[in-house]
Amino acid sequence: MGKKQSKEKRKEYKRQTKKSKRIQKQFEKQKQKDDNEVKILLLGTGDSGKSTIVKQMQILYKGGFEKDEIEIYKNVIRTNIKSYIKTLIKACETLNIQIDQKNKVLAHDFLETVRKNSPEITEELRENLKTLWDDKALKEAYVRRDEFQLPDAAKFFLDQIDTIADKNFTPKEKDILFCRIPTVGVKEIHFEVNEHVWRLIDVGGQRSERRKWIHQFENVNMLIFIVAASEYNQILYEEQNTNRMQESLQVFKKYVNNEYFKKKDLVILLNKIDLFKEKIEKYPITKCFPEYSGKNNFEDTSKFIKKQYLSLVKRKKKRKINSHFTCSTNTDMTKKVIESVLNSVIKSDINRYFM
Ligand SMILES: Nc1nc2c(ncn2[C@@H]2O[C@H](COP(=O)(O)OP(=O)(O)OP(=O)(O)O)[C@@H](O)[C@H]2O)c(=O)[nH]1
Ligand SMILES: [Mg+2]
Repeated sequence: MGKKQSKEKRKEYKRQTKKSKRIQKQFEKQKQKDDNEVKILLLGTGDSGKSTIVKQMQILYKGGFEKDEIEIYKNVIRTNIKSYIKTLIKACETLNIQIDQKNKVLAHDFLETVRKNSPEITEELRENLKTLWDDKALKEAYVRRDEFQLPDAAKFFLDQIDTIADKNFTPKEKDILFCRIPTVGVKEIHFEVNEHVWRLIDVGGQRSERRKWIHQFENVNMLIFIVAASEYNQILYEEQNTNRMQESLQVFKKYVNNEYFKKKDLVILLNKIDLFKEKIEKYPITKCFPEYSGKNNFEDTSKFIKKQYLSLVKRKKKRKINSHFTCSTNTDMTKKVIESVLNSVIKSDINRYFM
């Protein structure tokens, strides 16, 4: 009886030892995984390009987009081109730009009858979209788009109405990069580069979304703040009296100096540099910075804008700050910038990030 009991005990002991070894192994595995994981938080006001960076990561490190995602983008693109034309017709009315006499009834009917949220494009609708986009008045309104709200990508899509209306239309990567779906809540992407798992957290940048940001502040290893450099002469979508870049500067000041990030490395991405270059010679930055007295060229204005952001960072000497000019719809350029950002994390003694 005694022998039997001690045999049972030994068996039980072995079982327990095996179990605890297994748990220990699992724990070590998890710890190793956590130690190799770097959390990067993307912040910036709405429309600055945060989700476009995440899409680029999906293209570069995750093999692109799934079928069902592509289907969603297809429907959004088809719905959007109709809303762009509606916005342009309404802008012609408010800016007092005369639509060609022969297209007036068509424009009026378009506003009245075309359904807002449907991706369907019939033959007739396709012809009407093309006729209206060809109208000089809508083109003139497009040139004056900084006076109302029209997404940056409108022309990119309106210039390919035939392709988009085709029943076999499948968006290409470039179409998906240009397709805007404002982020609601939080999106996260994990990818592996240089033996580390990177967790990139994307949040919604519009005012109503910003109160959700705080839930993402724990254990952030690096903060990337994105600015749409081209928005210096645009008004805020959420409030018609506020300049977009002034809003971005305020948000930047508030968050980069927040308790959670005050010692963290910071990367500033001055994005939409393609659009910035296009408009800088035509529209002075004094609209946003009345005190600016320098030349109206890319070199001087981009330097000035960068300085405005940097001047708002407190305890500059205690943290590493990098900035880059980017065009996040350009895959090659984004790859270079992101890899340089990731390398800088690794080089600057990875252990520091887990203290
Ligand atoms: N031309 C150009 N367009 C860009 C660039 N970066 C982003 N865009 C476009 O700008 C629009 C907004 O980009 P998003 O990435 O959705 O912006 P976001 O910061 O995620 O916006 P929220 O989710 O509202 O906070 C999309 O249509 C993009 O294609 C750029 O560098 N150049
Ligand atoms: Mg987004």
